Amino acid sequence: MSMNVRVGTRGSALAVTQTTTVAEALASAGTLGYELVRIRTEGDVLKGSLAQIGGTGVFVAALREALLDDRCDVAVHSLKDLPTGAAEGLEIAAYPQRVDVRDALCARDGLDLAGLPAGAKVGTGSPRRAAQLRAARPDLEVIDIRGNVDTRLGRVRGMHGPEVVEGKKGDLDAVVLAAAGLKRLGRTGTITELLDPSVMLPAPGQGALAVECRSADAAAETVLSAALREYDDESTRLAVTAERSLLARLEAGCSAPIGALAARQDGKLVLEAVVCSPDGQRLLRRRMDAPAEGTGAALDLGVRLAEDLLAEGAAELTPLAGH
Ligand SMILES: NCc1[nH]cc(CCC(=O)O)c1CC(=O)O
Repeated sequence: MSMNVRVGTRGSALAVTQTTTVAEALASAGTLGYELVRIRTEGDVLKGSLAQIGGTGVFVAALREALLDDRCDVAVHSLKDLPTGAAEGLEIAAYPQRVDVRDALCARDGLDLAGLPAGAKVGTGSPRRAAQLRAARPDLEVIDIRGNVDTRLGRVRGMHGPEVVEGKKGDLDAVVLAAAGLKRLGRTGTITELLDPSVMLPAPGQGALAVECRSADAAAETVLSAALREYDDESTRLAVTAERSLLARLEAGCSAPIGALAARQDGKLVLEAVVCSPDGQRLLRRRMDAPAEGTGAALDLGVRLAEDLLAEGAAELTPLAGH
C-alpha cells in the first residue's frame, strides 16, 4: 500500500534543496509518495534576522512543533544546527550519508589561504572558524559577517551573489563557508581551497543531515519506518554520535569555538577535537579512538575525549556552561 509522506521544510534555498534530496531518497527507498510542507517560522517572517542574532533555535523549534502537531511526518535539519538535547516524543530516525565535512575558502582571484596577503579581510560569523583562521594566519583580519550563503559570497571582491548587501559589495578578500552548503546550492565554483581538517576542524555534525520523526512512527512497522531505517547510514551515525556526544559533555552550543570530526579508520572510530580561545592564540587539540561498532561506544568516545579536554583546561580557553 502506498502512502504520501509529508516532509517539513524551512523556506530557505538551502533548506528546500536538502529537504527535496531527502524526500526523493526516502520515496525511492520505500514505495512512498511525498509532498513538501513549507513551515513558516518567526525567523522567516523577520527575514532571517533572528537566525542572525540568536542562532537557529527558532527554526528547529518550528519544525519540531509541526511534527508534534501532525502537520508533517518527517523534518530535515542540518545536523550542526541541531541542539544536542533530545526532543520529547521525537527522534532522529535517519542520518543520510554525510557529504564533504570540510570548510571552504572562497577568495578573490583564486587565492588559497597561504596566498592571501597580510592584512587580507576574511569574513566569517563563526567563532570556531575565526579562531582557527587566526591560529593559521595571525596576520589576516577576521571580519564578523552574517546572512545567507549568497549574501556572504557577495561580500567577496569579484564574486556576486544575487543578494549583495547594499553598500558592502566586494569589501572582503574571502569568506569561509561549509563546503556541504555550497555543494547543495550548486556554488562549488566559488571555492578556491577546501581547508584540510588539520588546519580547520569542522563543526560537530557539519555536512550531515538529520531526519527527525515522531518516536511512535519510528517504532511502528510501516513503509515509512522501513524507508527511514534503509536510508540511515551507519558510518555517518557513528561519527556524528561521537562528535555530538563530545559537544554535549562540554556543555557547549553550536556557536562555541569547538571543532570535532570523527571517522572510521582501520577498523576503529577516530575522533579528533579542538577547543580554541576565541582570539585563536591557544588551541587545545586532541584525538582518541574506540572500537568502530555500536552507538554506545561512539557516545562513550565523545565523553572520554571531552573529559580529556576539560582536564587539560578547555574551560579556561572559552566559556562553557557549567564549568
Ligand atoms: N550555520 C549555517 C549552516 N548550517 C548548515 C550549513 C550548511 C553545511 C552543513 O550542512 O553542514 C550552513 C552554512 C555554513 O555553515 O556555511
